[in-house]
Amino acid sequence: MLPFPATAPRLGLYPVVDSVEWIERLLSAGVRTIQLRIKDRSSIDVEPAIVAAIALGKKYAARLFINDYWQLAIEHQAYGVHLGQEDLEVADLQAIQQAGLRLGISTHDDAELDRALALRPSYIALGHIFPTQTKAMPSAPQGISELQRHLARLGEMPTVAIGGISLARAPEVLATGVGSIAVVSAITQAADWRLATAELLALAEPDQR
Ligand SMILES: Cc1ncc(COP(=O)(O)OP(=O)(O)O)c(N)n1
Ligand SMILES: Cc1nc(C(=O)O)sc1CCOP(=O)(O)O
Ligand SMILES: [Mg+2]
Repeated sequence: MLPFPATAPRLGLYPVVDSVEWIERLLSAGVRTIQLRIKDRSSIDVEPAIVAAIALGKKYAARLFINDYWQLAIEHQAYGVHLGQEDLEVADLQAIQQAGLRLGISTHDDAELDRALALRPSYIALGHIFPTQTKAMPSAPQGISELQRHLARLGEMPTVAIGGISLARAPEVLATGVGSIAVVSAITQAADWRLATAELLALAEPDQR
């Protein structure tokens, strides 16, 4: 399989959010890697949000990944798509690649990592690092040492850590050398989302500030 198009070697802070309102807020706050993750809605329902999010991504020259809805991402020329292991069973990977979209893939153990690497994606996500309230997970948290072990075999592949990453835990995750931290609740449930975003950006993208 040919490789998917490259993304940035280090994706930095990567908020994962469920609305166009959050996309706009965070892009205007300086975020440059972001995901629209709307779950369990029909394609017809979700299409306007996907179109608006992609337009905002282009306006801010951001790396906007669409979770799950890969056909709409192709149709509206998103920067990229994020797929999990179950999504890989049904997605047309060749169509995503031929349309020039970047591909990120979730992994949770060695077997999933083997499968993801064989597909030569644009980045690989490693989760969940810590317990999370945001999504019911069938496996146990991997923790920092498993994250380190996985990173050791990933070489130049861009990497993303996800799951339970709070502002307090971000430094130990970033100390592993992972290229990006993906967060939901650390921003969307923060008492002050602007402050949380600014602090996470400063930790994850110190050279940009
Ligand atoms: C950056 C990032 N990593 C992992 C996921 C999880 O994707 P998936 O396993 O497909 O689960 P859903 O998000 O679709 O519930 C992600 N979305 N983003
Ligand atoms: C959507 C998602 N995927 C995960 C994975 O491990 O694949 S963990 C997760 C939720 C992350 O939310 P929070 O930052 O609030 O813990
Ligand atoms: Mg998915």
